[in-house]
Amino acid sequence: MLSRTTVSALAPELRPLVDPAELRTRVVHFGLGAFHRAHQAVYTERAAALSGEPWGITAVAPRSARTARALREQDCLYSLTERRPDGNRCRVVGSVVDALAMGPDAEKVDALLMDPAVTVVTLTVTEKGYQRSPFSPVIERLATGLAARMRAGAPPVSVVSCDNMAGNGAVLKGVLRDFVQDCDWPDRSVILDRMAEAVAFPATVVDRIVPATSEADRAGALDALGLEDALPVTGEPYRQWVLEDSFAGPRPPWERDGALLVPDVTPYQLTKLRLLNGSHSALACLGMAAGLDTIAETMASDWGERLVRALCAEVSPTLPAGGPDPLSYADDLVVRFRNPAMRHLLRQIGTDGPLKVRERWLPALRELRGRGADTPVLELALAAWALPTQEPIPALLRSVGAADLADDDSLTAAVTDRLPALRAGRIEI
Ligand SMILES: NC(=O)c1ccc[n+]([C@@H]2O[C@H](COP(=O)([O-])OP(=O)(O)OC[C@H]3O[C@@H](n4cnc5c(N)ncnc54)[C@H](O)[C@@H]3O)[C@@H](O)[C@H]2O)c1
Ligand SMILES: O=P(O)(O)OC[C@@H](O)[C@@H](O)[C@H](O)[C@H](O)CO
Repeated sequence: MLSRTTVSALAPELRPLVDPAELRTRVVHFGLGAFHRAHQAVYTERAAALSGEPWGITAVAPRSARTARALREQDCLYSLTERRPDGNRCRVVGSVVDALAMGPDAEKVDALLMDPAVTVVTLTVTEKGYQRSPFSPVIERLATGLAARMRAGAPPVSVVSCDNMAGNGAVLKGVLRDFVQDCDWPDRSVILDRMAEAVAFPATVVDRIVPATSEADRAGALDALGLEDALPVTGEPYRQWVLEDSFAGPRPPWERDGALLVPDVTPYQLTKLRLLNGSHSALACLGMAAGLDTIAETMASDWGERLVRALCAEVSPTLPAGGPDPLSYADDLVVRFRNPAMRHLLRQIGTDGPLKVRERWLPALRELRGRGADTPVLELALAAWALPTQEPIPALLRSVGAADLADDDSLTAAVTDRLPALRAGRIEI
């Protein structure tokens, strides 16, 4: 089994870039999913290796004590396999130094959130992790820990949402403040004032396609390492991290590993959400309607690439200036989505449809309709999303909080008109 002892016998190219024994917990991460392990943990590892600063991560599993235990059993080491069209590259990542289960280990989590050495908290808890009614347990734990930190007068901290949402920093700040406002702590207004001064919520754009780990991935890791790894991750070679340069205190020098620190992430955020995630969700809905399984398979159909390019062209006029060039972005997407080494399941991307559609399609659709522009590709995507629900389009749009679009008769008629062809398995772009 993978461990600090067994890893030292691996070939040098398979070993971590850092010795975890030399790291300290300076980052607390909520959400011990695949994405964190293939993205922020990788940037943090390289930042520590290149700077010599001991930036280690304690990862907190919000729901699964089993995941935290499994990671601890292998000394928090795990492998990352880059799936390249020309072959796989596997190596062990060493930046996670401890793993906790949020419920059972709540005291330890709170102690870390108060620790002056911890100056960064990151999150990958899906859109659901930010919900208000009721408040998600992650929000409760984080607010409680931050309040204790404020009471203790510990140094400022930056809390960084790494989930796919527009304005993710502001969303997180808003929900945490609402939680504090709603609770019965007698000192809640003092806490809110201190948080306003001592807690920063930089917005971020995170990008790397990381499919859920499969049994085949576990077997692949065993093959590459000669050691069992219960928690391997796989991902595409591409990765990007754009962060708002508004941290409240020390942070890992992620820019040493290529992260961009910018005054405003909005153009990058909207480009990514509307072009990449928007196309991803459209490919997922239409691909499933056509009986396909993966993104690469859907891209190999005679309409996959056309769908991506047409959606990007339709939505690009809504993007603010200052972000990536939409045409080259679409070219890159086609290459990334076509990667035959990746097995990204359409049904994984299709989960939590209502939450994703709200972020990925509706803001652009609203903006385009407001300008009187045609929106045939978004209409087709909406029809494919609606197909399995069998709900009338206006009702479906209302259920995702888009009453304005539900009242747009020409839109709902256009979407409804697309349904018969889809039912017959025809994708007409
Ligand atoms: N996988 C990717 O390609 C990718 C790329 C960019 C961004 N992201 C972001 O990262 C998030 C996590 O993706 P992943 O691939 O790690 O998924 P995952 O399923 O491997 O992990 C999801 C994590 O979110 C937590 N979670 C789920 N529901 C929750 C809830 N209701 N409250 C609190 N925590 C909850 C889980 O406990 C787990 O730690 C995505 O939702 C997305 O916002 C993922
Ligand atoms: O991770 P989700 O479930 O929010 O969305 C599925 C994909 O669209 C997403 O994970 C992309 O792969 C990712 O955003 C690429 O950076």
